[in-house]
Amino acid sequence: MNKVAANVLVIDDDPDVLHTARVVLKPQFSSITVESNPEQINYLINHNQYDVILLDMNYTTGATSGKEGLFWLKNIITKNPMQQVIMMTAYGDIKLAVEAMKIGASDFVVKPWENEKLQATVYAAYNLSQSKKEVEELKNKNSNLKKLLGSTEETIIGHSASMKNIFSAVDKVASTDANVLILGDNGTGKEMIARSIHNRSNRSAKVFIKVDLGAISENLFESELFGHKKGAFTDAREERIGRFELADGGTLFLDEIGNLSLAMQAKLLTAIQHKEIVKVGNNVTTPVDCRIVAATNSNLLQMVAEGKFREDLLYRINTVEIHVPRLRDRTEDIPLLANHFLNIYAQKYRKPTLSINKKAMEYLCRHSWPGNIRELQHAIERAVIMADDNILRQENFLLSNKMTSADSGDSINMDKVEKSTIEKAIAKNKGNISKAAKELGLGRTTIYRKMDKYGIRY
Ligand SMILES: Nc1ncnc2c1ncn2[C@@H]1O[C@H](COP(=O)(O)OP(=O)(O)OP(=O)(O)O)[C@@H](O)[C@H]1O
Repeated sequence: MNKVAANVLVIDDDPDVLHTARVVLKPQFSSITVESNPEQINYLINHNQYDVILLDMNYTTGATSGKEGLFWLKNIITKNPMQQVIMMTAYGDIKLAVEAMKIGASDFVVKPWENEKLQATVYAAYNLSQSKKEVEELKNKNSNLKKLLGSTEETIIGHSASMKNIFSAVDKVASTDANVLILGDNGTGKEMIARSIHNRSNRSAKVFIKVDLGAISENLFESELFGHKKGAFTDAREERIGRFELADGGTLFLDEIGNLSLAMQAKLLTAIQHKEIVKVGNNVTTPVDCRIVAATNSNLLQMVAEGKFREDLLYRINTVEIHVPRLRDRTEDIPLLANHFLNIYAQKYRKPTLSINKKAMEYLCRHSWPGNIRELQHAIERAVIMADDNILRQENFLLSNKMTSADSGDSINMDKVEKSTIEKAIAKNKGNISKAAKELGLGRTTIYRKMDKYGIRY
């Protein structure tokens, strides 16, 4: 293994231990400092930065309680909570080691150690310190970017009564730490509302982390959400920090929560309930402080009745519920949204004088918008790109579903229309599902779920 540029500090009152540690670690790590007097710890950590500290448990002759080690550990962790400290314990002192891990030690080695084990433990702690540093840097970058971009936060457009209710709910709930469940069809703006709650909350300087639960496979779920230790399973070559830990201090947005299997729901519930996670391959719990905002297009109450969704999880996540209506149920917002997207894309594609004529606007208001606002956004973008002159007319909008809002009451009919719209889009795009999804304003997961629902095979 190549030598890594790491600063390691070893503290032990036994000169033999210090000598051996130096000899064992020197080939692998660029700088090894040894110290026999723990009273020097404060001076050393105030004047140097160590990637890993190896700390003995007892210093006074004859002492075996480990109290001194725990005292110095607390002292180090209080000054720098990110510091990686490995405790050196005598054989049989597992209880003490556990206590040390609770205080914040990253690992422990039993004395007398096996050389390879010592090298591997220091190396793992070094890797962890690097990834924690990266996460901190990313969080700082994110928060700086947010400050820079704060003024350009996407505006939620809408003046319908239902949107006004949503704005008022967002205002009331944002500053609390209550968990929020956002319900609505695909493309109605659930993620936008989740971001708005975060941006208006006391957590706004911290991160907003999104997890698309519909896209996570059963076997990667735990590692994705809670992280894993190096070597926890075959592909776990490095330690990984999960989304819960990444969102610490901020907001965790759990999208498509209705798509979780019962087994995954149980694991998620434990983490939300106890506000702590256990990494895969580890038995130590890590506290996490993140506000949960979840979203789904599924009817969770019905899923509870059918035994497909845990009732206790539903009550954990739905302290406050926000229902986002379909676009066809708030047609008065369509002209506002259409002009909003027209402004954005007219600027982007340098066609500033474009406008939508009256007939075309009426046509847009009659369309059933199965892909909701995302579909409208894409329809406007496409029309702007294809426009030949300054006016967007009805024929500029290639809407594959010609149903008017007057027909939209019948959900069986709606299903038929949706099925045929998806089939047509797939056929038009010669079986390319991604392109069909894009055209309809749907995500890939969503189109596959709908294909499954309507038995569309390609
Ligand atoms: N009220 C709104 N005003 C302006 N833009 C909106 C509004 N609602 C949604 N959008 C835009 O529509 C697109 C889809 O919104 P979003 O991703 O928030 O929907 P969603 O309900 O989370 O979708 P999905 O269920 O497919 O994940 C985004 O580009 C978003 O910016």
